[in-house]
Amino acid sequence: MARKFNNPSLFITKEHVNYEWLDSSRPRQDFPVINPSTGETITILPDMDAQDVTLAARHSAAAFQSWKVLSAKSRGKTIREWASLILANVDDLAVLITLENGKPLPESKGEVAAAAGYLEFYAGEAERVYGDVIPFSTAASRSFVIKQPIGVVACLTPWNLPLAMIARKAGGAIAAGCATIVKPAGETSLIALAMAYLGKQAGIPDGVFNVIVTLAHLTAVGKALCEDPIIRKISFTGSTPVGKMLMQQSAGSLKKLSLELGGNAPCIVFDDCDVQDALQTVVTAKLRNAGQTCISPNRIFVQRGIYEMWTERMVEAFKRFAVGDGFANGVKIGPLTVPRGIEKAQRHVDDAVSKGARVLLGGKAVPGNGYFFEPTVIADMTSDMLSHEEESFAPIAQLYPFDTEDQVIEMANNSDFGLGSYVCTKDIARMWRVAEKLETGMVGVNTASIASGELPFGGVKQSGFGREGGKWGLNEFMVTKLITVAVPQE
Ligand SMILES: NC(=O)c1ccc[n+]([C@@H]2O[C@H](COP(=O)([O-])OP(=O)(O)OC[C@H]3O[C@@H](n4cnc5c(N)ncnc54)[C@H](O)[C@@H]3O)[C@@H](O)[C@H]2O)c1
Ligand SMILES: O=CCCC(=O)O
Repeated sequence: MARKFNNPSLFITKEHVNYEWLDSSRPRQDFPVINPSTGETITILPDMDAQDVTLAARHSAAAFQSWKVLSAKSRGKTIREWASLILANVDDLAVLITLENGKPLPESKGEVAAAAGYLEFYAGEAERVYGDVIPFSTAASRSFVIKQPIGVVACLTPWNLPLAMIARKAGGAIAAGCATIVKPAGETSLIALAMAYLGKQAGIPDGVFNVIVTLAHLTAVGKALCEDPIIRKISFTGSTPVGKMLMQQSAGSLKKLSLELGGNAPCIVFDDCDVQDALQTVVTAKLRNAGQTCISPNRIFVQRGIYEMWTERMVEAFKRFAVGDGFANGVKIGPLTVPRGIEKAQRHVDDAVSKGARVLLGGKAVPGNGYFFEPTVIADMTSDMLSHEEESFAPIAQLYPFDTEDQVIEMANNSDFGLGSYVCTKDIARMWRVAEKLETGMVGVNTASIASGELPFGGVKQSGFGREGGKWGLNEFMVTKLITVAVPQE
C-alpha cells in the first residue's frame, strides 16, 4: 500500500476488522478492494455473511435500548464530534475515497465535507422533533402525538458517494435515536470502516454504528438484513431492480423502507436561458463523479434555436476535462468505479449510434487496466434509444433537440423514473409552469445543486420513495405514536 496516511489507523485492513460482536475465530473468505484507476488490489477484507448480520442485529438491538433514551442534545453532541473528526481527517478520508471509488482527490475532499455537513445538520435537527396536541372532540380525553425512533436500521449504501451516503442515512438514523447496521457496496468498504473508527473515537457507543463488509455474500447478506425481525427499517440507495428485490424480501417482516433508486434526469435548456451559465451548470452536473450520480442530467433537451451552438460549446467544454487517475494533478474525471459501468456506457453509445445519433466526442473506453471512459457528447438522440430508458451512469452527454414547451414536458416525463430534473430559463412564469409539471421528486432551476443536509432528497415512480435530508429525512427513522389520556369531568 503505497499511500501515506497522516493517521494510519484509518486504513483498516483485514486484521483490524474485529468488532465486539464479530466471531473473529470463525474462518472467512477474503475479498479484494480494487483501485479502479489501476485494477490493483488496495487491500483484502474479511467477507462477512448472514451469520454476521444476525450477530450485528442482536448487538444493535441492545445498543438501541440505551441510545434511544438519551436526549437529542446529548446524541447531537456526539454526532457533532464525529463530524469534527471527519473534517479533521479530511486528507486521509479523501485518499481512501479516491483509492477505492476513483474520483479526483479535490472531489473526494468535497464529499468528505458534504458527509460532515449531513451529520451536523441531523445533530441539530433531532432537537426539533416536535409532537402535536390534537384538538379534542370529547371533553373526556386529551390526545398527543409523539415521535419515537423506529429501532435498528439497515443502511445499504452505494459506491458512487461512499461516505456522503452513509452520513446521509446513518447520520439521520443515529440522530433520531436508532442503532444502525451499514452495508456499504463491497467495492467501497474501506471508507465505511474508517467512518466506524472515527465514530468510536467520537463516542458513538458500541453497537450504534456497525458495518458489514462483503462482496461474495452480498445476496445472502441483503436477504438476511431484510428478513431479520430485529431490523425495523431498510434504507437503500442503488439500482431499481435491487430495490424491488429488497422490498419483496422485507415483506415477511413488514419493514418500513426508503428506496433511493436510479434516476434518468431530464435537463431542459430553453433558448431564453443564459447560455454561458447554463452550460457551466449542466457540464459540471454531468461530469461530477464521472457521471455516476443518480441526479446526473441524463437526457439533455435543448431548444432548436440554440441546439447547434449548444452542441458545439458542450464539446469544447468536455474537451477541457482531463481524464485520469484521481491522484494526478489537473485530472477532472476519474475512472468508473465498477468495470460493469464500462459495459453499460458502451452499450448505450453503440445503441444510440445504431439508431442514428451522432457521436461528436469520445464514445469509447480508454484502453488500459483502469475503468476509464472518454468524456462523450452524442447529438440527435431520440426516445427509442436505450439511454432514454435508463441512466448511463458515465460521462456521456446525450442531447435531444426540441421545439415547444409542451413537447419537451411530454418528452421529459416519458420515463419510468422520476428523481431529479433541471430547467434552464430566464422566464419566471415558465420556470413555475415547467417545474410543477415535471414528474420528479426534485427540480433544479438554473442550478444543479439540489442535494444538501436540509433538503428532501428522493424520487417518484421507479426512482423509489422516502426522503433523505431535512425534517423529512429524520422522520423516515421515526414512528408516530398517539397517546390519549382520559380526563374525567367533575
Ligand atoms: N442511486 C444511486 O446512487 C446508484 C448507485 C449505484 C448504482 N446505481 C445504478 O445501478 C446501476 C448498476 O450499478 P451496479 O452494477 O453496481 O448495480 P447493482 O444493482 O448490482 O448494485 C447496486 C447497489 O446495490 C447493492 N446490492 C446489489 N445486490 C444486492 C443485494 N442482493 N442485496 C443488497 N444489496 C445489493 C450493491 O452493493 C450496490 O451498492 C448503475 O449503472 C446505476 O444506474 C445507482
Ligand atoms: O447518487 C445519488 C446521490 C446524489 C447526491 O446526493 O448528490
